[in-house]
Amino acid sequence: MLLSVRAVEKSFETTDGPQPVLRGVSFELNRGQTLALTGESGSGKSTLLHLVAGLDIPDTGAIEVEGHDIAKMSDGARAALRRDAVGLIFQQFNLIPSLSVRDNLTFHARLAGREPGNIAELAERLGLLGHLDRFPEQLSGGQQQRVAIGRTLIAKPRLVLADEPTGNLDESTGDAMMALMRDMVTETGAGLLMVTHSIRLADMLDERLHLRAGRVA
Ligand SMILES: Nc1ncnc2c1ncn2[C@@H]1O[C@H](COP(=O)(O)OP(=O)(O)OP(=O)(O)O)[C@@H](O)[C@H]1O
Repeated sequence: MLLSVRAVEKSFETTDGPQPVLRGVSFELNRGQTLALTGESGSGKSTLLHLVAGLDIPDTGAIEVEGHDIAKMSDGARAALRRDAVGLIFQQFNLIPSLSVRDNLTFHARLAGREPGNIAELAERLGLLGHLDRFPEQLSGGQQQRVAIGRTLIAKPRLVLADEPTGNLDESTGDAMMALMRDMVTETGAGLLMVTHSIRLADMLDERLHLRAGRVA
């Protein structure tokens, strides 16, 4: 089992007291499987993704990545797992401004201990072949998003966590990036958990998990 989420609950403190955001969420994700996380705004999708990424811990319940309960790991071990096994594509692209597109890609591969491989081929699939020597600030939002996707895929993570990864792209470019992510998952046997508001994109993935007010609907 790649990812196991069991009976996860999470509340946030507010001025009106604790506000429950996740109220007992359970699901599993296998290698090579793609899962769309859907639900209306505020239903807890990003919160759940952050917990799975180990950026925060649940109040109760357990999240296991490759059999490791991430709440029970030391900070160092959790960071190592994130670096080696997990790829994040979040809405803030977090590209390194002082590095070119090429160097952003290769840096991320090396950070995960992987060889970058054929950068030109990846850039072509990302539609960024002519942009490898540019810096992030010289790219459009959609181009930066594609670098962020490429940077994650080049590190060959075993679990890809993506929050609206095609939100800044037009429909056809978004579909091409979805196909790229799905191919990569198929080729490497990784798993993909992707938050999306788009039913059309959700339908491109194997399974769907719909959240309603913090519960699986
Ligand atoms: N750090 C926090 N402190 C307090 N409340 C929070 C925090 N993070 C999220 N929330 C609240 O938790 C609820 C769920 O937020 P979350 O971002 O998980 O929803 P979402 O389903 O991803 O929404 P969207 O589709 O709009 O991105 C919201 O009511 C939000 O205000």
